[in-house]
Amino acid sequence: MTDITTAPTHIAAALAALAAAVLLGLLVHTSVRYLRADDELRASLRLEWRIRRTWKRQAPMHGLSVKDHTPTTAAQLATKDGRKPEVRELVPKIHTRVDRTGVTVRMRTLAGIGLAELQKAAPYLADTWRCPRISVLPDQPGWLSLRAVRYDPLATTTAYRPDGTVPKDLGTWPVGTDEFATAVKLPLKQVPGVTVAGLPGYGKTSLINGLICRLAPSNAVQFAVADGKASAASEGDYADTASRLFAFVGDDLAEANRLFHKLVKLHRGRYAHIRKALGTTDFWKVGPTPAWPLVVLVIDEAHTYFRDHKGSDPATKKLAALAHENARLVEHLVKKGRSVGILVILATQKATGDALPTFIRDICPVNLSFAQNTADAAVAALGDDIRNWPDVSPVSLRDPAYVGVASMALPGRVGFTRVRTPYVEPDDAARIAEQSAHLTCDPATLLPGSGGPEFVKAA
Ligand SMILES: Nc1ncnc2c1ncn2[C@@H]1O[C@H](COP(=O)(O)OP(=O)(O)OP(=O)(O)O)[C@@H](O)[C@H]1O
Repeated sequence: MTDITTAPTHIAAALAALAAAVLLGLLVHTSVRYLRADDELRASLRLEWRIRRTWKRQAPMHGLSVKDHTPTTAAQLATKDGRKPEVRELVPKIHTRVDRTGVTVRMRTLAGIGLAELQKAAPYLADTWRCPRISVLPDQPGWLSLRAVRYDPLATTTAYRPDGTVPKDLGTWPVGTDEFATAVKLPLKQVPGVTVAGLPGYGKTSLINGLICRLAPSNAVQFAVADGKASAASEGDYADTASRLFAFVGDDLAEANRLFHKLVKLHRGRYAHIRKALGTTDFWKVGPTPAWPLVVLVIDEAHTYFRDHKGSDPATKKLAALAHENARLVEHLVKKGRSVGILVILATQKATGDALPTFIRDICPVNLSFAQNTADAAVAALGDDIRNWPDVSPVSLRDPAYVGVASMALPGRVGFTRVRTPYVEPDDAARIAEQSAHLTCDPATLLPGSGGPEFVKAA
């Protein structure tokens, strides 16, 4: 029979043994995890411990705590008569997850401690935790996500070596990887226009060449390029892919005008025939086909074609009239081209209204920007909301380490994401263009009644 006077001692001993067993289990689990990890993961695990160990102390120092003046019922009962219950200091709860690059911390929001407060504290937390970078993202309602990296994964160059296979999905663009090393895709399906902005030499053209290389092996895509930096297809950034372009114009405004007119005519022709040819008035319901390909018009150094020319001499007046008309024609293509399978990609250094007319820029739903010099240029490229996300602003990308990194808004994600785009070697671009040159076809020749090229007739 158990002696009831010794029972509490036994229970306490059993509880202590249980607690010791749990602690031992945790210790073994942690040690095994650490020992089995590689060097990178071990370093991240040490960072995770540092964060967890110091959070309660550090959070209030960084303004991430609130004082709760309302005593809990238990505090009221425990407080002796005549004394006031102590004011409680609440620190947000955190959960951590570790990977080889760093630690993701999910933080519970508290009254008065939300996104703005965490964004403000982020650089100081980065110093405390000895991380080169911390970025803050909204998570589920009531939670924020904080990414603390030991080194910035975006500062490492990546490469894309196109293998010439036909992409399975022509409606998305695998544009690169974010700082969680997650693949990022941009939509092309149902998209009328994409803008790519950024300081010279930060990767705009390489990104577009990468897209051409991905799509070129498909005979359901045709490309036209207007490059404001070159005078002929044999020179400039698109010389390597020239054989895969059904049209190319350089910096000549009149030539560009002819190309834009031709494409507006293509839009009208397609519009007149689409229902009969595709059985629908929405190209993307059927998707690109060799007989009705997606037409990608790239306008690089777009400001060349649209900027205002001031002067009263006849030559300047002519240029001004051409630039004005070019803007109207491209507006037509962006406004009306999507449903018949025309996509316009506009690249420019600064997406301000003088370089890219706002009536074109503001109807392009996909916008990305490499480095920018000023907050105003970042706003012109990505919209006003980028002011609320200073840690991912293109202004913070002004560093040679970030050549090839662009900020963009992604469907389904709040705020903006920095994405490392892979570099495409010009030789690889040339190889793909050469292999797929036989697929090049002027889409106007595919319209019903135009005669059509041999390969479509034979198909
Ligand atoms: N994704 C990338 N990763 C690493 N380096 C890159 C990347 N893209 C471009 N670069 C480097 O930057 C150089 C300039 O790239 P690119 O011509 O694409 O820039 P740009 O923004 O189009 O410049 P510009 O406005 O002068 O045409 C390339 O020659 C290459 O060395």
